Amino acid sequence: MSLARFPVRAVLFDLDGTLLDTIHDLADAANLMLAEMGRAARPLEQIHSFVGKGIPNLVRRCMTEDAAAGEDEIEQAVVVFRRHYALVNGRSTRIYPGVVETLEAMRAMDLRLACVTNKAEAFTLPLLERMGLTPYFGAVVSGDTLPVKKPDPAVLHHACELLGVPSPLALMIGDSANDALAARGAGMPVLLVTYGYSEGMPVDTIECDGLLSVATGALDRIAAA
Ligand SMILES: O=C(O)COP(=O)(O)O
Ligand SMILES: [Mg+2]
Repeated sequence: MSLARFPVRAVLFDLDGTLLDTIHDLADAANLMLAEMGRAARPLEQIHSFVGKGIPNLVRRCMTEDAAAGEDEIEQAVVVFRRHYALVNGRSTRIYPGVVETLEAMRAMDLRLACVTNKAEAFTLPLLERMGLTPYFGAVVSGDTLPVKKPDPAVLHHACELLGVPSPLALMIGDSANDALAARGAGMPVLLVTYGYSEGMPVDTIECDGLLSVATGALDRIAAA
C-alpha cells in the first residue's frame, strides 16, 4: 500500500547529516581544537553524537563531557574551533547518494527549495558553494541567521517567508529531533533520513511522518500543490 502524499510548494532541507556527510571535517576541526586546548582527542562516534545544535554546543560538549572547563575556556575553544573548521570545511565532505537526483527532480516539479541548518552562516554558504548545491536553494537559513535555531520553528517560518510559501505548504526533510520538533512547531510535515546524525538518539524513536533510507524516497511522498 502506498503512503499518502503531502501537497507541497516548498521543501526545506537540513544540511549536516541530510544533504551532506560532514562528520569527518567536523571531527577533524574538533580534534585540532582539543589538541590546541591541551585536551585529549575524542573518537569520531562521540563527536558524531555531539552534532546537531550548532557549533557552540558541539565545542561545549567536546570540552565538558567527562571533563571540566570554565566559560572563558569554552569561549576560547569556540574561536579555535572556528579557525580550524574554516580551513577543513568541505575537505572530506561528501554529498549523500540520491541527494542531487532528489533536488533535480524537485526543481523540475517547480518546488521552491531552502536549506535550514544549525551550522553558522560563515561555514554554510561556502560549503554549499564548494559542493555545488547553492543554485538549488531559493533561501538559506543558518544557525545564526536569527537569534534562535532549530528546534525553534521560527527558522522554518523564516525560510518559508523568504520563499514566499505558506508554512503548511512546506515539507521539512531532516535527520534529528531538532528538525522534527521545529517542523511540528511550524505545522508542517517532516520526513527523517535514517543515515544522518541524530545526537545518539535512534532515529526511529523520533516522532515524524516517515523515514527515508535515501533522499529519493521523498519523491514518493509529495505532490505539487
Ligand atoms: O551544525 C549543527 O550542529 C547541525 O547542523 P544541521 O542543522 O545542518 O544538522
Ligand atoms: Mg542535521
